[in-house]
Amino acid sequence: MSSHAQAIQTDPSFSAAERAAVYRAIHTRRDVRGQFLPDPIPDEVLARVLTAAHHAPSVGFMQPWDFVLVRSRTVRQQIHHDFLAAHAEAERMFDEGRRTTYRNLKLEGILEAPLNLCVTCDRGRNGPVVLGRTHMPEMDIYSAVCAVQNLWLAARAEGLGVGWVSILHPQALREALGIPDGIVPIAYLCIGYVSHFHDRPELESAGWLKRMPLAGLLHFDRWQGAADEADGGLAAAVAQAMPGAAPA
Ligand SMILES: Cc1cc2c(cc1C)N(C[C@H](O)[C@H](O)[C@H](O)COP(=O)(O)O)c1[nH]c(=O)[nH]c(=O)c1N2
Repeated sequence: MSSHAQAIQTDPSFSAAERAAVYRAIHTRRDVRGQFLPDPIPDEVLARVLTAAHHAPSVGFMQPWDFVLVRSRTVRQQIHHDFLAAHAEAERMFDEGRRTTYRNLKLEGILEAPLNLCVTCDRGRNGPVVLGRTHMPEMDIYSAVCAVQNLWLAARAEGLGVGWVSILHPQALREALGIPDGIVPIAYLCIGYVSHFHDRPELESAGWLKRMPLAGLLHFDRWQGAADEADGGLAAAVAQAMPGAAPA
């Protein structure tokens, strides 16, 4: 056996229950802002969720992320203060019709959640030339976002809510958390156990936007490409697919 021999997964399939669990995590994950409980997150649970994040795909296996765990109330108060400033600025960017709706949306749980977490991206990690990033330099950022998504789904499976707060000046975040140059804040997350998860995105319930029909977002071969008969079958299947329904 060469030193590069690959171990293999001998059973590539998931059982129906395993598939159902994966789809359930995906379809019941929510952005949580207002239902946090103060209960602390046990270290072993947090360790599992962070490990899930760390096992995300990354360009060239670059693993550009770091995780800043923010437990200090003083630091969270600073971030909350920064949020309020950005929130007030944001409000003025919407037209008058939406401004009141925007103002009344709950868009963060910085002080209520027992833990805040900043996922960052080290743009220089593993040297200046990274496999797969040679022509699309932003791929390191996208990799860090994959870590966020893994974390979000694992958290849901653990019964933990996660809320992403992006109404923040990156520089304010950088200063509040002492993030060095060359490291980019990607996601500021509020994490904790919750009283409940909403069924639907809160922005949908609030009438802000609706989930778009997936069938209308499919393109065949080219952007303007027309569906042929085989594609029509997929479009029909997609239109009928129920979120959360696991294949038998
Ligand atoms: C990159 C990014 C950034 C943000 C978000 C998400 C993502 C992906 N979302 C959450 C967003 O509103 C939410 O995901 C959608 O409304 C869909 O709802 P569910 O996540 O399915 O509950 C979000 N929510 C919020 O209340 N304040 C925020 O600042 C942000 N920022």
